[in-house]
Amino acid sequence: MTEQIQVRHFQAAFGKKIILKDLSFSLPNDQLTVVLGENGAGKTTLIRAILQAALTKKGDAAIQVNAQKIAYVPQFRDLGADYPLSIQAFVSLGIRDHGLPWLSKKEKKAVQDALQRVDLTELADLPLAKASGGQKQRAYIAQALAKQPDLLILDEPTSALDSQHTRALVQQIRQVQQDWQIGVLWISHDTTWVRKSADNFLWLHDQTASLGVAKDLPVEAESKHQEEVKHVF
Ligand SMILES: Nc1ncnc2c1ncn2[C@@H]1O[C@H](COP(=O)(O)OP(=O)(O)OP(=O)(O)O)[C@@H](O)[C@H]1O
Repeated sequence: MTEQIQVRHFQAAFGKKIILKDLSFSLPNDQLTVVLGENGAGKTTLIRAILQAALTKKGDAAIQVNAQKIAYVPQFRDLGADYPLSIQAFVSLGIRDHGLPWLSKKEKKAVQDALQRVDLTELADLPLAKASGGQKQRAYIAQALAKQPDLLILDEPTSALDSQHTRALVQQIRQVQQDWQIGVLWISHDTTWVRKSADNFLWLHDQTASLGVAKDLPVEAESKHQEEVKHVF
């Protein structure tokens, strides 16, 4: 186990508004860490800074990322009813980065493996535009998995899913993470599965971050979302 992400005295502000102050933590390269925090706590701001540091190599000097291949799945977006590609072709786009219009045998296998890992093999030929919200979300994740990353960053991948599909996705991602021994950073508002299925939590609150073992997630860090829903109804 080595450190994959190191953050030392990181600070983020928009104008005079300080979002995160003097953040320091490190994350290993083979564990699943859930990033928690209320709306506006700075989760996306932190992930963006980590991605910038990793991809441009000129990001914030306070952040070091030690990963060869990073895959990032942003919050759910609908590509629209006119999107022309099948799920399989869309997933293939994730790795067609060598400029050639075809895939090698190895790349084809990576695409099939990615589809199978999120249970989309039978829907491979379905136009992405015709897929349900949950199927689209899994296609986005399959596209990221096809890259076979050593760091996978997911921004609220379960926001469009009911609890049964959330549980299934958690299991699928956990399986990939353990099979490949990769680092996963998972932003989530749903904390119901964290104690059982994650390694660590990174809880952003009061401009700072608390890192801990997932099974010891403090009650205060649990999502208030379900309570809010109860109040509404
Ligand atoms: N470009 C920007 N300019 C000014 N303020 C910003 C900008 N981006 C984010 N903020 C502010 O920074 C704070 C943190 O935003 P961020 O999106 O990182 O929070 P979050 O924890 O991801 O929230 P959510 O759970 O709602 O997605 C918020 O108060 C937000 O309004």
